[in-house]
Amino acid sequence: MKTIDQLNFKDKKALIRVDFNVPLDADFKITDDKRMRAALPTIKKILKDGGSVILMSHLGRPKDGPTDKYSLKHILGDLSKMLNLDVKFADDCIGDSAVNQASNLAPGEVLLLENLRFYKEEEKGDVAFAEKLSKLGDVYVNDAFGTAHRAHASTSVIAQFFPNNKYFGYLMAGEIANAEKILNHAERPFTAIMGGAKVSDKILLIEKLLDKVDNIIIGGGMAYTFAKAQGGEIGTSLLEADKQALSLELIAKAKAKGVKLILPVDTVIADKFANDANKKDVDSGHIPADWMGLDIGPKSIALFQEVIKNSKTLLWNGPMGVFEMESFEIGTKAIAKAVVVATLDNGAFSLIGGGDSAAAIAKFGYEDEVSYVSTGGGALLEYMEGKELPGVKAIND
Ligand SMILES: Nc1ncnc2c1ncn2[C@@H]1O[C@H](COP(=O)(O)OP(=O)(O)O)[C@@H](O)[C@H]1O
Ligand SMILES: O=C(OP(=O)(O)O)[C@H](O)COP(=O)(O)O
Repeated sequence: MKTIDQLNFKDKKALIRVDFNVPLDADFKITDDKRMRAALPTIKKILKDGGSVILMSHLGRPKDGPTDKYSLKHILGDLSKMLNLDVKFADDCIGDSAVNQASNLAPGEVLLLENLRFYKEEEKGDVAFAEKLSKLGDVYVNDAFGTAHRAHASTSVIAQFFPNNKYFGYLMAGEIANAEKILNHAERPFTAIMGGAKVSDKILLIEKLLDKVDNIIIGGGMAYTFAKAQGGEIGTSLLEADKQALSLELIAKAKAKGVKLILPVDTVIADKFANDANKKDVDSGHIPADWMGLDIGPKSIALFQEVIKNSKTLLWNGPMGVFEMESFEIGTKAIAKAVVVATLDNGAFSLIGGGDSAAAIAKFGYEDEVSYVSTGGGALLEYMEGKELPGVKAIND
């Protein structure tokens, strides 16, 4: 793998694609800076070598050109603090002023470019736009794992302008190594824990995992489609009616492959979608009309904990319930804790993937007690599904 370790960046200008697509609150304060922190080792190595750094990223999904709300200037202060230096800012990512600022950059200096998606050419993968970006640096580094599943100008098309000068940053290399470890070198028993809102987002991954895992635990909103398909009553819980047949197929496939597919046996129900709802525990498939399942119940927690405790490899993607509400975080928190215990006490390798699962782990303060928390949501899912990510391919080719 071509990583930045293979080059001394002295007097070089490194053009780094990072994923600084971080969540901001109404006052433009960053609510989770994990993706920024994760890119620091790459930036620091290049500066330490005596190089300079030009950072390019997108933020959000702006549709109408430059928009204050989506300006990367909002993260400049935090980035400067993290690097302990004054990061310069270019209010455009191409054009004369960006070119001048980049060419005047001295070794040890960092320049952050304005949001790439202020140009529609970025998402279109426009070659001329990619070429303009490429003029800003001598070496191209891709460290934007969270965006590696996009074939955009800055993530993949640009690489053709650096045929002999393109490298993976440390974050990319680490993400790929951990995903590979799970996919190809998993110690057994290997348990996947799947949750989140929709079956449809995870079908391909579940199918792929059936060839790899010993156990697959299914919780969260997607479990109700399975319960309904098996003839249960699910009230007003999340349902993907058109995925019921597929749920039964997945159950049958798991059985045929000798994989234990474990569904919740009980569920916490609520009379409305709110933290202050009335709630009670019922067995799966016995939800009264007008009630909805918002978390796994205590019997499911115990059942899942037992499987997790005995696992040597754990992949967790998707919360067990609506963990954003305190009343319905108990299942997700208990499963997170079980993953931590397996990691620390049983020496299991645990990888947490997906934006909401990572947010849940951070919310409970367990980030440093699992083996690896991926910065990728969609990118990790696609990697695990076996797809070649455009951002990875562009460097490997
Ligand atoms: N029983 C449920 N009913 C409604 N929403 C749920 C339920 N369980 C989990 N969710 C929601 O699913 C969302 C996360 O799903 P998803 O995006 O698939 O996860 P990830 O980002 O980790 O892949 C969370 O916002 C959570 O509140
Ligand atoms: O946040 C991201 O992906 P994610 O929501 O899958 O974690 C990436 O920055 C990619 O953003 P995009 O989904 O707007 O292309």
